[in-house]
Amino acid sequence: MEKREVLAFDNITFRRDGREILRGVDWTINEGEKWVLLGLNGSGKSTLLGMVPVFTHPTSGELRVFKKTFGKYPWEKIKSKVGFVSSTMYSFYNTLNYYSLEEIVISGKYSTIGIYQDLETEDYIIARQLIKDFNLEYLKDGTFLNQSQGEQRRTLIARAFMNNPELMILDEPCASLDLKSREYLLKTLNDKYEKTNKPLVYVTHSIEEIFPAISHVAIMESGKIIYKGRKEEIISEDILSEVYNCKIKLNWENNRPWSRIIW
Ligand SMILES: Nc1ncnc2c1ncn2[C@@H]1O[C@H](COP(=O)(O)OP(=O)(O)OP(=O)(O)O)[C@@H](O)[C@H]1O
Repeated sequence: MEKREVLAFDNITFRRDGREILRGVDWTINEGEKWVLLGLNGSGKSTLLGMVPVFTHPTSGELRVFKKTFGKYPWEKIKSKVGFVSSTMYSFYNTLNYYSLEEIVISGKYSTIGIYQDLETEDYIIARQLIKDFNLEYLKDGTFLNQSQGEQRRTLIARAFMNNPELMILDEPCASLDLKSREYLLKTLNDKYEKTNKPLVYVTHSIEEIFPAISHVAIMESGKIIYKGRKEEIISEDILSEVYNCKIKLNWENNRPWSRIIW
């Protein structure tokens, strides 16, 4: 049976100030696939994924989401079906400062902030469940401004799930999370993605964040995807040692890889 395409980058390039930041990216994500995107600092991961919510436009190539081509379809309709959390959204996050946890999570229903018409009892039930799922209940009386960076990150991820998006993109969700919060978030995401056919794109620098429900891995280097495929094929000592240009040892435990550098 042919898989349904959800997100496709076809020969995408991005040039800025005379520099080629993306150099012909080809990558397709199908229904049911949960991808991790790895890559060195500055390889172009955030630039590439930021094209989905239109933080940047491709210089050339074709971007398709739900089989609709960017530039040939009203993109607001697409954006409302995509959950996106990235630290590149600082200016938006500042607008949340004086809202409560529940207000922020529930605002994810319309991907807006400060609009609360058309909310139903069911919405509050969903928001409260997400607050529970992401272990945020202890923050219910405070505002976003008073949350730590890691707590803000988890609040935004809970918000992104509020409208049950068809595609979720999480750009370094575990950045600034302590060890226990990281493991809790990974477990929550694993529980969610083990049970759904909805696709995920998860950007990280840490091999051990490749939780069991992740099915595929792509690796970016200098503006290109240099490896992509099922995680068991891509997460190998040979490939990682080549990409990071050092000797890497891997250990798989309960379908999760752990890595260390051999000096
Ligand atoms: N709008 C822009 N103008 C100029 N340069 C840019 C712009 N956006 C990104 N870059 C440059 O493009 C390159 C890729 O950046 P990007 O943030 O996409 O990398 P990344 O793989 O997400 O990195 P990291 O792992 O550090 O988050 C970097 O060298 C960055 O400085």
